[in-house]
Amino acid sequence: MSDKADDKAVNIPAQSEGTVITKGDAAPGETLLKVTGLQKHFPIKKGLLQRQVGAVRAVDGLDFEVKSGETLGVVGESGCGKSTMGRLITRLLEPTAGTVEFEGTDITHLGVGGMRPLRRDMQMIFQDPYSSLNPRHTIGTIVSAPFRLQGVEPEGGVKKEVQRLLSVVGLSPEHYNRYPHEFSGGQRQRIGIARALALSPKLVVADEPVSALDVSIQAQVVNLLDDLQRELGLTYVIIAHDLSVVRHVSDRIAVMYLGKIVELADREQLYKSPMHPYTKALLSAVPIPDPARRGAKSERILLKGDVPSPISPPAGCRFHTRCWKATEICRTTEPPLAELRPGQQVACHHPENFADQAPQDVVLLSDAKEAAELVSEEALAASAETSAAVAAEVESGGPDTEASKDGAAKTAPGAAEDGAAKTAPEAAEGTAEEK
Ligand SMILES: Nc1ncnc2c1ncn2[C@@H]1O[C@H](COP(=O)(O)OP(=O)(O)OP(=O)(O)O)[C@@H](O)[C@H]1O
Repeated sequence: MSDKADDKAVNIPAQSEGTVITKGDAAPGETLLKVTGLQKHFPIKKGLLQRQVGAVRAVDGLDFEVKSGETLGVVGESGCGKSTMGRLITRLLEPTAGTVEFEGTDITHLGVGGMRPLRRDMQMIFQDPYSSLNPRHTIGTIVSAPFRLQGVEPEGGVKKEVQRLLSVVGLSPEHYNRYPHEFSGGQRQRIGIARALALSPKLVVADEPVSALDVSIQAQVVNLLDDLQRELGLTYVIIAHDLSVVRHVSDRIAVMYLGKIVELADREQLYKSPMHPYTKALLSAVPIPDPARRGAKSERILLKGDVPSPISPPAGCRFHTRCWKATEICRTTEPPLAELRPGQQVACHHPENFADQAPQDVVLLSDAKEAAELVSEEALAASAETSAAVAAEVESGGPDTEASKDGAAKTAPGAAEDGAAKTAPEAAEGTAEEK
């Protein structure tokens, strides 16, 4: 890896009126981001008068902190609100309720002008490297966009800095004048990462950064993120539905279900001793990367039924309709997210690997008996193979990434036609959708 971010001097123009100065840099281990009671309800409107008839409760009361220098992994099934959470904390969306504090400053309701200086400090990497890069712009234009938008003139000039960033992410500086369609998915994601790093952000929110990539490339990109964090002292929130990827890069993991965090724990504790039945079910589907242990008997839990609609989530514990441990109290009373063990918060009346929080309530709901089934190793073996390959590569530091540096770009037919693609900085500069 080449130069470190600290090595570069960036001339930042004087702050304009109306900008917000944060209270200061968070030292490693100090709270960088604090989220309290965060909600996002998307209104559902109907009729000529567009009257609101309901709401999609995409994010429904989140409380968590991200410490400087750590990686928080956020996992959960599709539709549980992970992306919405990512967009709320980077203020691409306006929250319905709750607060977001960045370095001790309340940024919950800052407008575009107020957020502009903070855009340097928080960046997003998007899931789909095919649609998040404008096909009509050269790589140089794409990666230099943050400098233009922020009016920042790096020492030595923009072009030199962009070329440096390209080499930091394992691409050739000669790629400067090429177009996105000349690159493979993994290389495009590297371009997206270079753009996100341009202004030396403190917080990077990566929304499923590898799920659109070929399995063989996923480990390279995950390892790149990991290396960059160590070299540049970045703080990450990494969103994924695949626990096998998050496992290797996260310090702590938040498990989301239907707009809420059901468990938030240090990585080791979560994997060794999950407390929420939903976490246990998610983990049971994660393949074991070590071939020697792959044959070992383990409990595989297959959840039945779909995730309920976030328009009318179940009362009580939201997971009770799919939980094999659900009793009456789960149907009626929402369990609070409580720190039952140091470093492990869980919202459950009947946690796994811990004392029952409602021992008087022993009668299972009738649906609970049908909620999940144990499945054989063989049944999951096929899907396990692919994820295991990624996990193993991530664990071992990944294959030689030089191949991706040689500029032997694959073409992705059709990508160039995607004229509607919006670049991330453009998106980041856009107004929150309700403002
Ligand atoms: N702009 C919007 N308007 C209305 N509903 C929305 C909007 N954006 C997201 N939703 C809904 O909010 C819920 C959460 O969506 P979100 O994309 O945050 O989930 P997710 O966990 O990231 O899922 P995925 O992994 O599929 O992206 C979903 O039911 C989704 O349909």
